[in-house]
Amino acid sequence: MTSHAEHIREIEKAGLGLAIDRDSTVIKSWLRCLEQYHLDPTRACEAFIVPAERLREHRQQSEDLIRIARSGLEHLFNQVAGQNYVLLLSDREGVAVEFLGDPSFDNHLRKAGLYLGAEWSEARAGTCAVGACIETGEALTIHQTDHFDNTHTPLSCTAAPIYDTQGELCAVVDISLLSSPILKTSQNLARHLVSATVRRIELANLMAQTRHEWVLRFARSPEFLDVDPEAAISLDGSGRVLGMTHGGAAILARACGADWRNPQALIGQPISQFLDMDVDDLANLTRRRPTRDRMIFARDGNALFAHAIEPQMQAHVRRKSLLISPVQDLGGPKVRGRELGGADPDIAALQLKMAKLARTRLPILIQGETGTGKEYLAHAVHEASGLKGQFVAINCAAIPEQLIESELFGYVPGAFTGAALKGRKGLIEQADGGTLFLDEIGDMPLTLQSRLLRVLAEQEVMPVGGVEPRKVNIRVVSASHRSLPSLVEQGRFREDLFYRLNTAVLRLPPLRDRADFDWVVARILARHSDHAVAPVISPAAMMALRAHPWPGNIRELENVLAVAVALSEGGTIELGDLPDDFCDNAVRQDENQGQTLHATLKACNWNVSEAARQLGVDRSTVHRQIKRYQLKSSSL
Ligand SMILES: Nc1ncnc2c1ncn2[C@@H]1O[C@H](COP(=O)(O)OP(=O)(O)OP(=O)(O)O)[C@@H](O)[C@H]1O
Repeated sequence: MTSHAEHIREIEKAGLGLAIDRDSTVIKSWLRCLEQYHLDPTRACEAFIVPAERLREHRQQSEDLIRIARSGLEHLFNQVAGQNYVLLLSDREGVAVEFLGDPSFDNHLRKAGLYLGAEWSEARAGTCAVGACIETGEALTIHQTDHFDNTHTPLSCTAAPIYDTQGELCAVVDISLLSSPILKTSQNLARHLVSATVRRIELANLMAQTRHEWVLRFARSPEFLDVDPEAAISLDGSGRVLGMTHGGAAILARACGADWRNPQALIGQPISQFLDMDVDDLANLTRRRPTRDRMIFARDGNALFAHAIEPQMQAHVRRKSLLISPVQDLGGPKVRGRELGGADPDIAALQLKMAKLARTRLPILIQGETGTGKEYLAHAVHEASGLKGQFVAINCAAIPEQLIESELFGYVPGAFTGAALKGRKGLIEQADGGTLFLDEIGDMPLTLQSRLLRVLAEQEVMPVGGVEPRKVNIRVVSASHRSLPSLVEQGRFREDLFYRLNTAVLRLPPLRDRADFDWVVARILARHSDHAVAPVISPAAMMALRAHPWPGNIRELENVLAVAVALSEGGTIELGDLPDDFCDNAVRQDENQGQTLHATLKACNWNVSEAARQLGVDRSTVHRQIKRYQLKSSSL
C-alpha cells in the first residue's frame, strides 16, 4: 500500500519529468492537474456534489441521452450485479446525471462522490476516470493510487466516452468500486463491458436520430453483423455522411488516413471517399442478401461486412401485419383527464378513487414500486383538482441533505454564505395555490419531517434564517416506493407525519400484475413515435415483453421500447430489437408452450380436437404447433 506521503512524492517526481512506474495516461493526467489546473497533491478534497438546482439543469440538458442510455446502463448494471459496482452516467462536464448503485451503501457512496450530482472533471477532482476520459476521449481505468487526490485512492473507476452522431464527446459511462482488488488488470473485463455498453448506446442514439436516411452498420465478422454491429454511419440520399457512432468515425478516419478527433473531416463527405462503393450500392447491402455476400472494402484495404437499412418512411406500407396497433382503443375507464390505464378493473377503481380525492384538499400518499407511475399519477391528481397554481415536484432522495431545507423552505437575504442577495422562494412557496409533489418522502431527513408537519398543520412556511412565517395554500401529494409503516417502526419516519400523510392512499400496481399490459405498451409506443404511424411489435417480441418480470416497471418498459424503436427496421419491432435476456425468456416460454402442448396431447391420447378444447385454442392452431415443435405421437 502506498502512503499519502509516498503518493505525493510520486506525483512530484512525475511533475519533474522523472521516470515513474505508471501508465502514460495517468502520468499525462497528473501533469495536467499540476500544470493546467494548478492542483496541489498535498491537499485532499472531498468529492464535490453540485447544488440541486445545477443538477436539475444538467439532467434536463441530458434528458434525451439519459432516456436512450438507461436501458443499456441497466443491462450493464445487471451484468455486474452483486460485485458492488456503482454506475454513473456523466455529462461532458463530468457531472453525474444518472446513477445506479446499491441503495444500502448510499451514505458511503455519496461521501465518496459515487453519486448523482458528483462532479468528476479533472479540474475539480484531479485525475479520475471520468475526467481523464473526457480529456483523452478514450476508455480507461483509473485505479486506486492512479487518482491524483488522496481522498479518491480507495476507488477503482473505469470509464468510456459516449460520442454524439457528429463525433463530439457528449457523456461518459463510469463503473466504480468503493474498494477493489489490488491489481489494476482486475478491471480489464469491466472496461470491456463499459465499452460494449457505450457502443450500443451510441448505436441506439444514431438509430433514434435517423429515420429518414440510410444507415450503414458494420462488423468484422458476418455472424455479428445483424445482432451486434460494431459501428454505424448514417447517409443522406446522395450518399454523404450525416452521422456516425464512434466506431463508425474510427472506420471512416482509418480508411482515408484522417484523425477521428477531427469529425469535420468526415461529416458531409461522400461515402465513396472512405469505402469502395457509392450510394447506388446501398440497396445491395440490405437484409435481402445473405450476410456473407455483403462484404465491402474500405479505401485502406480493410474488409468489412455491411448492413444497409433503408430510410424508415418507405417501410410503413408493411403496417398491415401488425400484432397491435397503438392507436387502437383498448378500452378502459372513461374518466376525463389523464388516463391511467386500459382494461384492468384495479386501475379503473384507482382512476375513480383518484378523481374523487383530487377534488378534496386532503394530502394524498401514492405508494408503488419504482417506475410504476407515481409522479404521473400525482400529475393526474393535480390536473383533476382544478387548482390554478403550479405543480411543483421535488425528489427528496436526489437532493443533498444540506440543500433540502433551503430548496423546500427558501431563505431570507444573508441567511448563509453564498446565499442569493435577495433571498429565494422555496419550492413550497412556488407551489402556493397548486400542488407540491414530494417524491421519495421516505428519504426525507427526520429534522425536515417535523418542519413539513408544521407546514401541513399551519399552512405556513418559515424560510431559512427568517423570523416571520409566510402563509401558503398548498395541496401535498407525496410518494414512496418504500413501506412507510416499516420506516416508522425503524424510527426513520415520524409517526405523526405518517398518520397525516396516510389518510388517502393511492396504490399503483406493479406492471407485471397489470391486466392492461398491452394498453401500456401501445400508449408508450404512440408517445415514442414521431411518425403519423407508430411502430408496431411482432408477435414474438410481444410475447417476450409479456414474459418479462419488469422490476423497473413502466419506466423500464419505456426504456426498452425506446431502444427497440431505435433499433427496429421497417416500423416493426422484432425479438432481436429487445435486450438479450428478453430473447432467452421468449425461448423459455416457447419451450414451455411446446411442453404443455405435448403433455396435453399425451393426456388426450393425441385427440387433436380434445387437446384444442382443453387448451382453449382451435384445431388448426394445435396442428400448426405440432408442426412447429415437431411433436410426434411415436415420441411418447
Ligand atoms: N399510465 C401511464 N401511461 C403512460 N405512461 C405512464 C403511465 N404511468 C407512468 N408512465 C410513464 O412511466 C414513466 C415512469 O413514471 P413515473 O416517473 O411517474 O414513475 P415513479 O413511480 O414516480 O418512478 P420513481 O419511483 O422512480 O420515482 C414516466 O415516463 C411516465 O410518463
